[in-house]
Amino acid sequence: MPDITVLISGSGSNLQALIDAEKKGELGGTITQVVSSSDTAYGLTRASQASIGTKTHILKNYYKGTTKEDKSEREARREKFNEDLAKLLINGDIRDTPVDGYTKPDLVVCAGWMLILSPTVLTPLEKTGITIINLHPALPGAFDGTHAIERAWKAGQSGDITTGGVMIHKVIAEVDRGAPVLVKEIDLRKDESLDDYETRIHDLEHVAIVEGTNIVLKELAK
Ligand SMILES: Nc1nc2c(c(=O)[nH]1)N[C@@H](CNc1ccc(C(=O)N[C@@H](CCC(=O)O)C(=O)O)cc1)CN2
Ligand SMILES: O=CNCC(=O)N[C@@H]1O[C@H](COP(=O)(O)O)[C@@H](O)[C@H]1O
Repeated sequence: MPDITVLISGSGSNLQALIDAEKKGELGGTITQVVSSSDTAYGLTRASQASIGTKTHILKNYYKGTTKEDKSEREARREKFNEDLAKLLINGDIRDTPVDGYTKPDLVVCAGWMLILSPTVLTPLEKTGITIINLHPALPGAFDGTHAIERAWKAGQSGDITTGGVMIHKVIAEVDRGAPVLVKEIDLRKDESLDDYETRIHDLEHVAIVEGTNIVLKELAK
C-alpha cells in the first residue's frame, strides 16, 4: 500500500476523515506520518490517537531573533524552513541523509496546511517522485488563497455567484492553481448564515479529501 504523509496546521477534521477511511479499509494507502506547522494543532492529537507518528515544523522557530522589519532576513529564514521541510518529508528529518528505517511517502496531502510551499520544497519532492495534493474549499480559479469559504459565502450573499464547492488539486508553485483532481459543487443559498454554509462545505470536504486522495493513489498505482 502506498504511504501517505498528511500536512496540517489546525483542527485536522480532514485528517480525521482520512484516518476514519483508512480504518474502514476505504483508503488506498497508509497514513504513516502527520507533519504540522503548529505545535498546538488539534490534528496532532487526532494523529496520536490513531497511533500515527507526528512531527512539527514551525516557521516562527526559524524567525527567532528577527523582527517583522527584517524582511530579507525573514525571507532567508523562510527558505531554510522550506529546504528543511523537503528534507523532513524525503529523509524523515531535517538532515541530508535518510533516517534509518524511514520510508518516504508516495503521496503528501495538504489538509489545512496554511503555508505557501516554495519551489525549494516542491522541486525536491518532484525529483524524488513524491506527489503532493491540496484540499481547497472553493472551486478551481475562484477564491485562491486563505479565507476562501467566507469569500465564496459573501459572493453568494451578494448574488455574484450561485455555486460554491471544494476541490482537490495537484500542488504547484502557483497557489491553488494546480490541476484539479476532484471538484465537488454545492448551491450557494441566499440568506444562509456563514456558519451553515461552512458546515456544508466541511461535510463536503470530508468526502472529497478521501475520494480525491483515492483518485490520485489509483493514478500512482498505474
Ligand atoms: N505552492 C503552493 N503551496 C500551497 C498550495 C498551493 O497550491 N501551492 N496550497 C496551499 C493551501 N492554500 C493556501 C493558500 C495561501 C496560503 C497563504 O497565503 N499563506 C500565508 C500565511 C497565511 C496565514 O498564516 O494565515 C503564507 O505566508 O504562506 C496558505 C495556504 C498550501 N500551500
Ligand atoms: O487551499 C487553500 N487554503 C487552504 C485552506 O484554507 N484549507 C482549509 O483549511 C481547513 C482545514 O480544516 P481541518 O482539516 O484542519 O479541520 C479546511 O476547511 C480546508 O479547506
